[in-house]
Amino acid sequence: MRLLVVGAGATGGYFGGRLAEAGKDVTFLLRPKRAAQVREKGLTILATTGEFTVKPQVVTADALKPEYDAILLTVKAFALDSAMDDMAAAVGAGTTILPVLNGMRHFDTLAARFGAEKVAGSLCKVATTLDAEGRVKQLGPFQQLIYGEHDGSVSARMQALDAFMQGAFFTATLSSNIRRDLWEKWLMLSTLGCVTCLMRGTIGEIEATPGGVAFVNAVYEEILAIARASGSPPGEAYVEETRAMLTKKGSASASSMYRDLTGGLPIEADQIVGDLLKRAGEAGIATPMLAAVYSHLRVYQNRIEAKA
Ligand SMILES: NC(=O)C1=CN([C@@H]2O[C@H](COP(=O)(O)OP(=O)(O)OC[C@H]3O[C@@H](n4cnc5c(N)ncnc54)[C@H](OP(=O)(O)O)[C@@H]3O)[C@@H](O)[C@H]2O)C=CC1
Ligand SMILES: CC(C)(CO)C(=O)C(=O)O
Repeated sequence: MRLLVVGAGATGGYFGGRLAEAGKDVTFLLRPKRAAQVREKGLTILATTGEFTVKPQVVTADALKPEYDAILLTVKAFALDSAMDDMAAAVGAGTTILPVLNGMRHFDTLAARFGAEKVAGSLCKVATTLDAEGRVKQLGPFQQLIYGEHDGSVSARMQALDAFMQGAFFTATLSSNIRRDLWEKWLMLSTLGCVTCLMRGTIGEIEATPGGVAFVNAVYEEILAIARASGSPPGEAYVEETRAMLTKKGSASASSMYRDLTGGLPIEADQIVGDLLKRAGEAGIATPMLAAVYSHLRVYQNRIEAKA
């Protein structure tokens, strides 16, 4: 199996780097500046378990051929359109696309461009960021890639992919209910992103304020209602574990959107929060807290876009 990883940022660099470390046939599709950096210095991962550098295969869009069985797509939502253009030449008749973007809107965008049968369900759980030298810094020990067919079947291509993913230094999970997994992750991630971005603090800092727990719960209940109306509702045990995680005393948890926002970078406000509001509107679910958070995030994002 040959895997193309699109992007060597926080997520692509981490999972692609771990696969390269394990000796898998991985190639990174990179834009020219990042390609030159990785070709010259390699890709360094500052993992919680220690530092390592790999010298992976790198390709740029102009040299791309349809010779990959799978594509791990790891760009931000606002780079999706240009990434689809750049990776199009790599998509052959038997290629499976696995996007790890947060939210779920990208599945429709990818299916419209490449065909629904090419796009599998997938998500990642990791806390990583890029430092000023282009190294991938891991901020917490969890590291998981989950993938599966949208209809829940365990297909031959998913079994082959699963065999390829095993043996690298992260948990690789073939799911027979990826739609539920995606909604569970979106529920957790969006609540985490909403509350930490609005309050400019970690879960522990919010919990320590008067009304902090009630605020988190109010946001969580709105998003939970949307997830429950999705047709792939989150499991009840997951719902309660996540509620406890989101209100845990002293917790340093925050989301990648919070790190981007506090770092002055663009955020995926539309993909992570705006799309939830759209779905709430279609399902007739009232979401006043979520609407306030979205407005707040858009003010920030509009300023970033005006400067660009
Ligand atoms: N970071 C995290 O902890 C987590 C992030 N996520 C989600 O994963 C997704 C990716 O996030 P993350 O990895 O953090 O983002 P990053 O910004 O760190 O990485 C994205 C990378 O994509 C590259 N890129 C953009 N367009 C192209 C292109 N056309 N061809 C090749 N490379 C391209 C950029 O490279 P360059 O600009 O240098 O060319 C950039 O390094 C997001 O949806 C995020 O919400 C999910 C779980 C955890
Ligand atoms: C769920 C979480 C918090 C870690 O994977 C995440 O997806 C993010 O920070 O973007």
